[in-house]
Amino acid sequence: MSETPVNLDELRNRIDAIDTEILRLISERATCAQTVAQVKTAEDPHAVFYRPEREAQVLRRIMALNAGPLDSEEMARLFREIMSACLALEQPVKVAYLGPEGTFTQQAALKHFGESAKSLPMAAIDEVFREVEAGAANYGVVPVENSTEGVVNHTLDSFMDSSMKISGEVVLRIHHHLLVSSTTRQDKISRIYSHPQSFAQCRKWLDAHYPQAERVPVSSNAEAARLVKTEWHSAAIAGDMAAKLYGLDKIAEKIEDRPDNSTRFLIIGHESVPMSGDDKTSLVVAMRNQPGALHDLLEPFHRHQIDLTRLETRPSRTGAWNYVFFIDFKGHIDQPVVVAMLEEVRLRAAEVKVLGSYPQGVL
Ligand SMILES: O=C(O)C(=O)C[C@]1(C(=O)O)C=C[C@@H](O)C=C1
Repeated sequence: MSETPVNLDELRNRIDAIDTEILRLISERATCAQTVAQVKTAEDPHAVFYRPEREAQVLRRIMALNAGPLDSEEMARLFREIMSACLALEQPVKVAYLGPEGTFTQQAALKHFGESAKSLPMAAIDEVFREVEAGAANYGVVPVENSTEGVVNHTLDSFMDSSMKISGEVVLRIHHHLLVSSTTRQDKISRIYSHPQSFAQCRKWLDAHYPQAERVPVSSNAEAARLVKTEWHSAAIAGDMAAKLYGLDKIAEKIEDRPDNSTRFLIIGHESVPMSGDDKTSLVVAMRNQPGALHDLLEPFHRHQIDLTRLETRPSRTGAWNYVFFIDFKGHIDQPVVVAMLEEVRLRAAEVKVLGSYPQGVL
């Protein structure tokens, strides 16, 4: 082993040499990805370049191999960006998300696809679905549930009417901050803007610190941040992306009432995703209104020892059945045990729609 250099010049020379090597290796990797693209195109002229199951495997492997000193999530984030750049060389990916710019959904899109994907803000969840359905974007990102506030009904409803498949999930820790502009009189804050969900997630903190301020609900956190730019007596509750986008200062950080506050987002697209080795499946099941319907539906999951991770009920809008259940479980539809279980569920339900099998969120 070479001796550890001790002076700054020597250390910097060593870093330069390491960077040269990293540069060479990243370029070699990128060239390899270009060849992968040629192989995919030769096999199928309509080849799909983005492969979520492979990306999940690459990131999991890096996390398992990592021995520090950087922590595994940090290391995986670096590889996330390398893969994002490699994929952009194969085919630039367009991702529609629930906007405007600066929302947590944009942050989730970046976390999942990396900085090299082109992200397109949409004004509403059903617009994200439409954009992907029409082919104007390759993939979409929509919020589906928050650990404090529960399910995002618009997203579940959009799935009922859509042929879109779920190709991935991202879980984001949600940190809210109280933001002001450089002209805000901090001792005179009389109005606070935010999205209703964010108000709900910071309720106790607001009651304790700003009981008198008017709480004004707006369509997104980013919109709240935009409004504050021009009002000297107002503040906004929003996240880091919105703060950065509008150049606001954080006067209180991480003001969410629950420290584990997180939101789960789904990635939607046209393709089915092969097994990654650690997958989840989402279903919509319509049941007839009869006693014991829910028990009948869940019994095959229990018998086949399939791990349910979420069960949501939504009122049916067709009138044909009374219950519609959204079910997430661990496993992939290509696994024999899942095939067997689903066959039984189909016999008991009025309708079963598989929304997709996809890798469990890695980062
Ligand atoms: O393995 C592939 O199919 C690739 O295209 C390579 C690669 C990568 O950079 O590792 C790039 C994009 C895909 O989404 C998955 C992986």
